Amino acid sequence: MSTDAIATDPGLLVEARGLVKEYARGGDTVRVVDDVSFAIRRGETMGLVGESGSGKSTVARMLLRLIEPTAGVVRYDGVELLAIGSRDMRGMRRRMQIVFQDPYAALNPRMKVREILAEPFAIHGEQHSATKDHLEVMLREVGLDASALERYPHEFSGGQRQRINIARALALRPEFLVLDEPVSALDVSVGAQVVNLLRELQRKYGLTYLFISHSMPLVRYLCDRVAVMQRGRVVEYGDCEKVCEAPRDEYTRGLIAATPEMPVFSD
Ligand SMILES: Nc1ncnc2c1ncn2[C@@H]1O[C@H](COP(=O)(O)OP(=O)(O)OP(=O)(O)O)[C@@H](O)[C@H]1O
Repeated sequence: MSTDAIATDPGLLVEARGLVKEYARGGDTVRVVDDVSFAIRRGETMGLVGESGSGKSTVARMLLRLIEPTAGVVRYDGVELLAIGSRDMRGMRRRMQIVFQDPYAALNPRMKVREILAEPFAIHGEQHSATKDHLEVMLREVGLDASALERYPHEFSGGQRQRINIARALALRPEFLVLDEPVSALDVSVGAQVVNLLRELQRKYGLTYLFISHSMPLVRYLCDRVAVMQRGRVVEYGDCEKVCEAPRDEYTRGLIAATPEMPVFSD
């Protein structure tokens, strides 16, 4: 697909072109992301898979402009994110959110759930929207009841905390969610419930996901397409089912072989 075709395709929400990230390390420059390109269509789930340190989180943070790329282009809904000013970026930011791996670290332990869920509204000057009724609806959407509002994060299990994180991420009704290993820290059965919640929310709101994972079975279950990363580069990219059935790359074959068991999910 040519760059021009990508630029005019309204079905695309996120595009990464030639992303590079370098860090200075001990007098040298280390390239941790090297010429990464892919595109994510509206409403789909793209998997980003690879071993620890392959650059997945760095790519995700560049997409959201939480860190600046050394080189490359990110387009979001046709807009070149790296070219816009902080005011426009603020508007873009509410359309994209991230859910992190560690559901406890991501929640301020001194805030009640009510305050945690109200925070995104306050940041965007929309405190008036954070009514008790609305916060209760947000909680119900992730399978928690209203009594959670007056409690603190430590009073919840890992799975419940991740549900609170998801509720907060959805507060401003974003269209794109980066899910950075959202169930890796959870037991398999609890993780499966959170995965199914994410699928339900995606269907309900037409969300677009970038799902970062080490687990090929999970990626296969959830994703339409997948990019496989090794040492900062994308070594395989394409339709998830095809990549999992007939991986072209030796590294991808290794990842699939390393996680042969399919966890049990129910829809
Ligand atoms: N701020 C930084 N300064 C220097 N090196 C960094 C920085 N952030 C990340 N790195 C390095 O970049 C490489 C890629 O890290 P990254 O977190 O993106 O990998 P990952 O694939 O997400 O790993 P994991 O699965 O363990 O989360 C690693 O070698 C990491 O040490």
